[in-house]
Amino acid sequence: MQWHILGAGAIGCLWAHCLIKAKQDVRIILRNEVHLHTYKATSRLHYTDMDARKSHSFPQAELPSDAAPITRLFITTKAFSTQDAIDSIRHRLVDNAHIVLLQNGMGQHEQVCNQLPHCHVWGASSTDGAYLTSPFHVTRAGKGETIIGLLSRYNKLSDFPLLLPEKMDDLTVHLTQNISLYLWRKLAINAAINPLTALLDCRNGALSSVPAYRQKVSIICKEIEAIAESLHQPLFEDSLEKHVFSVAELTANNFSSMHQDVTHKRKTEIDYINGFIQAQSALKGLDTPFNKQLITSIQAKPHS
Ligand SMILES: NC(=O)C1=CN([C@@H]2O[C@H](COP(=O)(O)OP(=O)(O)OC[C@H]3O[C@@H](n4cnc5c(N)ncnc54)[C@H](OP(=O)(O)O)[C@@H]3O)[C@@H](O)[C@H]2O)C=CC1
Ligand SMILES: CC(C)(CO)C(=O)C(=O)O
Repeated sequence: MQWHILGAGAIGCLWAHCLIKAKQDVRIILRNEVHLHTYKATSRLHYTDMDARKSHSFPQAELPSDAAPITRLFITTKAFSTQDAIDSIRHRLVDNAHIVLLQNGMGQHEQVCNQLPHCHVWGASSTDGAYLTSPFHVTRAGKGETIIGLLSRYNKLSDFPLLLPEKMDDLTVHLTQNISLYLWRKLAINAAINPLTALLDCRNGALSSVPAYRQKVSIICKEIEAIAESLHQPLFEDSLEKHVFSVAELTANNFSSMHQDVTHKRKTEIDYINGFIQAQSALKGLDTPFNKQLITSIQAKPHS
């Protein structure tokens, strides 16, 4: 089976490597000639697993402007790059192409479904952890799972199988009929942990261990729960706050992705995390002042 991967960062390289190890034909689509030239110096991905074992794989690399058709595509850019990424390869998508959005945040999914009604658009939510040490050198930081489900409104999961390999070393993947639930759960947890850790300049664990930070978690969780309820969107059977504290404790030593983005003066995914929640609350006429304050404070951070 042939797979294209657009967004050769940490998650894109992780998936490219694991798909190749599962004997799939993988092509990474690189932004421009400069990136292609860098890749072609060795034409290999370097992977370091959780036990510091190193291995390589050799996906082919392409430019967005190439002509070869795309039938199965993973988008692994940050959420805010989705539109540009799709625009760059739109001409190559065949009818009934499968597109998997493997990203945090929400808002981009609906955009892509609306723009590409002739494709099957899938959402994916992952608790894996990976980072790049340099271009095309990916290190595994945490082993979680990835849940994938069809988003395109008019199709049924069974009618259009994605045909992922049954077994992929190092990746745990499940299909679901209700991907919205998992996307919302991840969104809600990220909306609490990410901006708070970035603004308080702390590791995830401090949100649970410092009483003053716990209070802030409670406030944002209550706002998110109110919005989810107004949308009839289930979250967890028990409170969101309990799950946020649990993730904060399980990842206590991590700096969240937004903390890292702010520290390195990179653009954050705030518009697709808390920004998505704010847009939903505006639609429902709800007031979410703390969420708004978090957005404004993160947006005020300098970035390139
Ligand atoms: N890393 C992790 O552990 C996890 C990440 N996620 C989510 O997965 C998504 C990807 O994250 P991550 O891999 O860390 O992000 P990265 O920033 O490492 O990777 C994104 C990649 O996409 C590339 N890119 C962006 N726009 C284009 C374009 N138009 N054409 C070609 N390439 C493009 C970027 O290139 P360039 O550098 O040139 O901009 C970069 O290499 C995010 O939504 C993140 O929140 C979810 C769970 C865990
Ligand atoms: C779950 C959490 C908060 C782990 O750090 C994360 O997904 C992130 O940092 O983006």
